Amino acid sequence: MQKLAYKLAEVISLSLSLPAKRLNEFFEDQVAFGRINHYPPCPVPHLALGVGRHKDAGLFTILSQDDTGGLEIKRKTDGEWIGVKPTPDAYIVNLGDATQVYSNGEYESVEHRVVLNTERSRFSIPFFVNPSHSTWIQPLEEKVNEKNPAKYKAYNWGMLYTHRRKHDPKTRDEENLPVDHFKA
Ligand SMILES: O=C(O)CCC(=O)C(=O)O
Ligand SMILES: [Fe+2]
Repeated sequence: MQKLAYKLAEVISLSLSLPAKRLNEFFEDQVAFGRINHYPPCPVPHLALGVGRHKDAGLFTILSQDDTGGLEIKRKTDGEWIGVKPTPDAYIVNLGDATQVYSNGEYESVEHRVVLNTERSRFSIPFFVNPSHSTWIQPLEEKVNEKNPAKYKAYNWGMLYTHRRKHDPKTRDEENLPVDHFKA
């Protein structure tokens, strides 16, 4: 998983016209971690969400899900929630806020949520690729110039992370979309 994370970071860097290893320095001593989510069936799925709408805060998340389905992403053009169809033997990669900030808004983190199923339970395993705790996250100098000034102020990952850990992910809502708090 670690190897895949470094590979993906390289691909993201290259796609931003940056040197392949440009993003690696930010998560060299990172505390990437995996989690196993279990969503039991719910008789009234329109009254509850498995995970409320949120964006992942780190660089990106490599997500494995079973064939139940339920993950939805918000389409930017019209604000519609779109189901992500489970594809066997494939990972989903969600970009997080840190990549949005490093790229100075060239990439945007994806807003997502999980809806529940009436009959089937669901398992998912996200692997969060997060920056090192001491890292300050700010637009990369290559992405900032006179015409395109920094869109975000620098913030410390460790401080943000500790703050976010105090919030129950199930209650994440608009106030908890952290990158908006750091707009320049
Ligand atoms: O279960 C999923 O598909 C997504 C879970 C998620 O968004 C998260 O844990 O941050
Ligand atoms: Fe998430």
